[in-house]
Amino acid sequence: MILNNLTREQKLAVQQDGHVLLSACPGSGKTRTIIHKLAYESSRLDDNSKKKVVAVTFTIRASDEIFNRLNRMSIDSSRIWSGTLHSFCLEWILKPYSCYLLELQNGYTIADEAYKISLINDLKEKYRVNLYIDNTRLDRNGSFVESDNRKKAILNYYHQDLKEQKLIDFDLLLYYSYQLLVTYPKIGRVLSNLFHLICVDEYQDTQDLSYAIICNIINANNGNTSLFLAGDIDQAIYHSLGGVAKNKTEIESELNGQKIIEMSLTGNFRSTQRIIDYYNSFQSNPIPIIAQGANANEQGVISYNNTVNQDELVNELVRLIQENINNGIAENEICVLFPQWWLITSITGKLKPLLPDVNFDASGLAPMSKNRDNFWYTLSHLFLTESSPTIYSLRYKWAKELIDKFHEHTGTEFPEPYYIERNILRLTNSITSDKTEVVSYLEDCFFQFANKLNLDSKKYPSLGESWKVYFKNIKLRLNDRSYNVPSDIDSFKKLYKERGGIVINTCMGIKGEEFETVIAFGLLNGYIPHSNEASPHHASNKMMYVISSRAKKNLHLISETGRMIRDSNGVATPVLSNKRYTYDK
Ligand SMILES: Nc1ncnc2c1ncn2[C@@H]1O[C@H](COP(=O)(O)OP(=O)(O)OP(=O)(O)O)[C@@H](O)[C@H]1O
Repeated sequence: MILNNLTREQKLAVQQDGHVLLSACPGSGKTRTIIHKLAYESSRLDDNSKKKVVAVTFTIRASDEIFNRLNRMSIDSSRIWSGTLHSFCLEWILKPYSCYLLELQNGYTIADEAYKISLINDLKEKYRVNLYIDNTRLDRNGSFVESDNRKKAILNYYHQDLKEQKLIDFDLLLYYSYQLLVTYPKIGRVLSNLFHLICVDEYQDTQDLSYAIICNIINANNGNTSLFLAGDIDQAIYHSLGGVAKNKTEIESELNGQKIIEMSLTGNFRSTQRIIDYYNSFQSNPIPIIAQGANANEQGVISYNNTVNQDELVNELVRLIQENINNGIAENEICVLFPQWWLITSITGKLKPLLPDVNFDASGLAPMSKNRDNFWYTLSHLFLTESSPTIYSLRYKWAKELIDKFHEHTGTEFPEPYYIERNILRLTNSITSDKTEVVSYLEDCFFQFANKLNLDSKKYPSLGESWKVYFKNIKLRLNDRSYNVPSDIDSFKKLYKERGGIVINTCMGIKGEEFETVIAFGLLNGYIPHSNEASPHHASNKMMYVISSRAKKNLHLISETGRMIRDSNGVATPVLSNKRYTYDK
């Protein structure tokens, strides 16, 4: 039953025992195979064991999507854990074992990306350093990967500041997790006994430390846990941010010589042949890909605009969106992409009044601290989304996370009857507030929730602390002009709405997803490739490959004029301006 609707190759990959390295082109069904593998392996778990299967995804959106798809397949997801590698490390390594590390023994809080950027900017200002610093990654020895000494000096101050405030960023989170695994091999053995299978989607963008962490667990019991890596080397767009697509030999070496079976999938079930032929030339080794989906022979539209001025860009986006909607494309099948995150919220803000009847989904950029560890952050999801059958699994998962977090924070359980997910959902669904601003709305809902459950901050001081951190972060972002987010609750809820509108995101943020229509702007040298890329030509090809291969039918590319990039007038991405293609008008 679970294997119905899979091709022969996909079935073989799902049923293959041992470690598997599944590489295949875009749209060939890698994610679909992973989802079926999770369902298949979890259905084979012994009812009496506590074993789980794990999916490590690149984005939180991708992990949520796995639950949505399992829900649609009516699969019991209670034995499936899915999340990013950072959430994996936090939940399974740091939380249970941080007391073993001197650096974390006195407690720690996670500093998210926004906090990291603001702290580094403050330090740059303080020490009068005008350099672009974003690489805070650490290697397996805990040294900065960054080689520029001037940048390293600022990074040292940055770490000092984090230490004084008992904060750790995402890179330290990975490093400390690895340290714990190496210093206390028992942790790896416990985890390996717990996890029957670890699947990693988009493995080509995994950083070295992540391979080290995952393989340490796999090696702990000599392959008791199976590893399933799925990805596509041509879609490796994280190189400048530390991603490495290791090959079979390198992975086997990480696995202490255990064998990994290479498998592949053929064909593309997503796009028209025309779209595939368009992006084929961006492959490192252009092998033909055959369209096998229902839309294989459709014409669709492939357009390229390199004349629109950035002052007119919003109007051009509105025109394209309207044209697609008029042609019958559903809102949630349209995606607007920009290579960098900073312009997205302001573009969304400008598009909304011009398209008042259209819904937007900018949930990937919601102005909340992406701190999944925070109890109130998880609770806010329940108050910012509406109960509906299509996201029941996801809301159930949040309710479960909430119950677990309460236990971690307080060492006790919620009072009866709220130790059951369903009752938490019933309670949160019944709580309403007439406040119109997001901060007061959430405060009101949280107070009602806390009253109902008798959550007294004197009794549970750590809940009080995380309340303060949560609201401090929201206020920080609401006041930050670069986010440009509305603070009224209706607009805010829209940001969190289940995928019900046009998706506006970055190229990284929608990895692995697909849309009938993709509209990508900002295709300019300096963004694609980014100015710090070591091999700009390859990096641009890969990014264009990823962007174009998200489209099922229509692809609108834009290199707007008049945008200043690092003090000079932006020009179109060379791999695009040099490409010979007869675009539609
Ligand atoms: N056997 C199949 N029958 C019908 N549709 C399929 C089949 N396999 C995959 N698809 C569909 O093709 C589309 C692409 O699949 P999926 O997202 O799993 O590909 P992918 O290889 O992960 O792509 P990417 O590398 O671009 O992320 C999805 O809509 C999926 O449901």
